[in-house]
Amino acid sequence: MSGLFLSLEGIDGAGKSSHIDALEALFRAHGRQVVRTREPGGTPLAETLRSLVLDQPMDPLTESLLVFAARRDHVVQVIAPALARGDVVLCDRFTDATFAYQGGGRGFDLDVLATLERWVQWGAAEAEVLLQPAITLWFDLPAEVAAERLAGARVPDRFESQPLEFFRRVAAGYAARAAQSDRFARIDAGQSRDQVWQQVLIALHQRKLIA
Ligand SMILES: Nc1ncnc2c1ncn2[C@@H]1O[C@H](COP(=O)(O)OP(=O)(O)O)[C@@H](O)[C@H]1O
Ligand SMILES: Cc1cn([C@H]2C[C@H](O)[C@@H](COP(=O)(O)OP(=O)(O)O)O2)c(=O)[nH]c1=O
Repeated sequence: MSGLFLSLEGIDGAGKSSHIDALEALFRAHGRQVVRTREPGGTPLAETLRSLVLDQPMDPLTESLLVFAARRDHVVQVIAPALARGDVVLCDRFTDATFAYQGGGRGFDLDVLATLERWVQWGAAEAEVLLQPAITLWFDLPAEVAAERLAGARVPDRFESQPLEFFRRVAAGYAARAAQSDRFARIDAGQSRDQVWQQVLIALHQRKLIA
């Protein structure tokens, strides 16, 4: 069986994490091995880089280089081997988050990000192919609603403590990226948890990723 790379994306508080357990259970019920992981992170080195990115002040190029360095280690050590084994990789954020947060949120140069994306992902799992998720579940939610959901829910990190305007730009960054590729399945994350989950199931059925 061939591997399946699935990513979850959306602004902080959109509700991604609330559905990862159920997604893992769903694929396991279909007899698949599942590797559940996240970015930045997923390896010891990448988790160390994650804590720097989430805690230390730095300029947008440094931030972009660190998330792509973490991604390279993650892809080489975890994602590519899992896909080669035929596993399902459930990844909480991938490169679309860099385009949305560093590109949209920070206003960093999208051409530089696209160059780093090629360096890190080109040929990483399959020769002459840019490694990307087969499907990206994009939890789309207005920044105001996400902020209300997050208020008091957890201690904010360097991104979560950004003003609403930052998350409006991140949301616009996701929308722009999604407009460029049909691997995005837009999920209206403003609905109830049950309704959101139903949309996830429909997206997976439509793409024939589950029976
Ligand atoms: N559909 C929903 N309706 C209302 N609240 C939700 C919904 N989905 C998640 N939440 C709540 O919103 C907050 C953020 O959800 P979470 O899954 O942690 O988001 P993310 O992982 O995208 O940052 C949590 O407190 C969660 O319980
Ligand atoms: C993958 C990635 C994440 N981020 C940010 C988005 C999030 O605010 C933060 C961590 O993501 P996340 O794991 O969703 O945070 P949490 O565990 O608090 O739900 O890193 C970037 O800025 N660029 C990236 O490339």
